[in-house]
Amino acid sequence: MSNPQLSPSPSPSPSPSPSEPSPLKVQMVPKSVSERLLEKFFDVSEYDFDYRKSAIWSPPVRRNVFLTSNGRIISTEKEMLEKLESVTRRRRRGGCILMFLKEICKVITREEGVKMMSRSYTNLLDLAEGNFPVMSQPREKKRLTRVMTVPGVISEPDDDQDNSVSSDVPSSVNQDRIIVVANQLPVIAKRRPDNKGWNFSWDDYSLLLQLKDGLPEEMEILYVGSLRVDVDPNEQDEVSQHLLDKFKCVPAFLPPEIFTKFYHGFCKQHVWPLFHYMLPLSANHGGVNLKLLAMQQMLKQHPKWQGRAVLVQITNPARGTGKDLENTHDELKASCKRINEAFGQPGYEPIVFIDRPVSLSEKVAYYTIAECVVVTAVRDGMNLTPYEYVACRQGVSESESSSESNGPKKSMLVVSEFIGCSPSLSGAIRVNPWNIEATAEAMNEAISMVDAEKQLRHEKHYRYVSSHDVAFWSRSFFQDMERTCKDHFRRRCWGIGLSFGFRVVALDPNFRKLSIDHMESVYLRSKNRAILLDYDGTVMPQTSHNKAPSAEVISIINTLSGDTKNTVFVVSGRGKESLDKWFSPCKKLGIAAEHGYFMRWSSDDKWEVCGQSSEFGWKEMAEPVMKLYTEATDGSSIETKESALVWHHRDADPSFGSSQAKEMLDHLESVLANEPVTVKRGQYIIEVKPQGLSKGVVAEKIFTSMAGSGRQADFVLCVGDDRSDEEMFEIISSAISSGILSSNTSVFACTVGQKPSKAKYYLDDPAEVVNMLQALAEASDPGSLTEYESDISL
Ligand SMILES: O=P(O)(O)OC[C@H]1O[C@H](O[C@H]2O[C@H](CO)[C@@H](O)[C@H](O)[C@H]2O)[C@H](O)[C@@H](O)[C@@H]1O
Repeated sequence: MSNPQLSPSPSPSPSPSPSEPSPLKVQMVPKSVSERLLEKFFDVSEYDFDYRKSAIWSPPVRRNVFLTSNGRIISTEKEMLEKLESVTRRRRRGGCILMFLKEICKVITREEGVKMMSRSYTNLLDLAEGNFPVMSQPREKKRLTRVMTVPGVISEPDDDQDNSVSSDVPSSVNQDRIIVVANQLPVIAKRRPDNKGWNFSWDDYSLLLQLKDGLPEEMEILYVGSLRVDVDPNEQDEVSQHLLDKFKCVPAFLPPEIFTKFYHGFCKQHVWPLFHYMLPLSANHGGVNLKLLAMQQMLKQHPKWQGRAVLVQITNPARGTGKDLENTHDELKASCKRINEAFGQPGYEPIVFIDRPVSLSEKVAYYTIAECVVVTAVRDGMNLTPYEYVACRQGVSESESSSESNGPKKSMLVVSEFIGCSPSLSGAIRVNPWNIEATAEAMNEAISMVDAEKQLRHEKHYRYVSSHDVAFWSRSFFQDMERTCKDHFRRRCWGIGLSFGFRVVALDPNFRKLSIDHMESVYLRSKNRAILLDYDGTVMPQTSHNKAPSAEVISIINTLSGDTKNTVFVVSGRGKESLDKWFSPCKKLGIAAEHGYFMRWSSDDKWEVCGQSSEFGWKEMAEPVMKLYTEATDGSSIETKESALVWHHRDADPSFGSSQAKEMLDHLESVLANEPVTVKRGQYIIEVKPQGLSKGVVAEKIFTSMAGSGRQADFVLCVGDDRSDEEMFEIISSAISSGILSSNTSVFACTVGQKPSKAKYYLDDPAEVVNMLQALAEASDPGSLTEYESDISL
């Protein structure tokens, strides 16, 4: 099958033959993305459609177009006409343009891989651009484009109004706007009592509504989402317009069956479990059975609570559906029954199971009297229950705060370590909910705690909850977004990699290839040069099996370091023994090994040990974790360095190794959270090293020492390929502002490979790095080399 081909036509568009219907010129329709595609592929400069009069087509095609449709090639304009007419017959009134464009898009999509834009998507773009009706023009009100109506072909554009924005759009639409797209709009819809139309009001409890408290006052907020009610298609235009005018809301009308598929199907059964690494069943099994079992265990272990402790389990009605959920629900009921039968007494049931919808006020009432809240979810996004509970307990008046005493405000939380809010609640007792005994003990500890302790914990919780509200979240989200987008339009985006490895990277427009000629001329003019070279991936290809430097590299580095104007350092994560052995011929070379844990200024100098870190007890915690992953990941291994532990997965299966590495990084970070170490990713490695060790610190030491001895660097060349090298690049600007480098210093920070980097320059690979160094070596002064050194230099 051939691809669509375009070839210029020698003649202008032909007139219709007498047997063909004569064209009727009608209004221009606004250009949608599909139309722009049409233009692009057909070179159409005007449309001669009459879509109201069953689409008579005057061939606007100025080129011969060859399309493949249903396996057939349409090669002539006549065939095109027939195609259009057949399309039109399938839908006599309206929509023919859309249908036709859809056909074309389908063809283009199949053949060219061009994605067909959905209407919702283009409408969203329109909204972002401000293309929606303006309230201050009531008489010229334009119809709001529907985001979605009924399934099937959308019969637009079928009226006289286009949806384009005219040039006289009032300035109000040029203000900053944020579009909040959510499942449900923050409005409550109620049918009018006379059944004629709808009444709408804000849903004051909706978090979406509260978001605005954190956003700048002048920011316009537009909400896009569905309504909780089914609006008849005949009413949708009016409702859309009303919601936009009065509430700045754009409804997406989802027919119930689509809503069910999207929400209960795609969202709850696929996306949610996928993002939470769970099977749907295990998640629900959300907010419950583990907790009941823990309660049972607590009553058994601590009989003093029998007859006194009550667990009120509010189970929100499941948002999903299906047999699995029904079974889970039955299982929960059975557990409650079993526990109540085992420990219940006349007038006392240890479990109160509430599985009906509970109103907010009822929930608040329960929170207010609860001594403790237990959240044992094994995964969640952001469970707000603990926050709501703390806020309710703060609101309790002193006389209500305890049935036993009129003490101060208190709250106790037992929370799963796996839930999103767990790290933020420092006064909570954290548990692994799968460990039923530990959860039972935590529950006992929580309710047995002395009041003073409960009060202290409550104060901590409340301080956090009251300062980290929805407004705080939206403000920080907005700030992050602004920061991220700041340079967005300046940056160039590139697609790199293939298939699952495909990524889009944004590069600064100033990021460019290092010009060796330019650098060489600056090199020749300078007097005090600092040259900092990473090893692996920079002068040594990552793919090389023999990791020792070649004779060529040794010779170049030897020549560079032999020039008295130069201070040359190899700055590497590698251990000192190998670097010492490999670079033994380079007597004047400085070496920073293990990211600067060891430093030596020349082979005559002693190794200096970085003073900050002499405590390595953490290795005993990190090593077992690494061993666990090594056993589970074929091809991986552990490297023990004097200051660090490294887990290598270069020889493991690439995708498994990389996902294990991510998992291990998280694992190590949590295990070592209180240790003076950092856990970093490198090229196929996860490395744990002491805090304060970095190549950035090494660079700073070198620049400081040079400046201190009256030889402030006027030329800096810093080359590296890895994340650890970014720390060197980063330190350069602060070195200039702190004065250890001068603003006149010529800086050549260069990364290896085109990728986002703090470096301004790149070279493509280690071979180019070596060529560049060779050029500098040739421009160097060999005068100071010893006889032996001169012999081995090129
Ligand atoms: O700072 P560098 O010179 O880039 O060194 C960083 C790490 O180098 C070594 O690991 C690298 O080489 C391994 C092969 O020898 C390779 O398997 C791994 O993927 C590379 O990252 C060294 O073993 C690490 O300790 C260094 O941190």
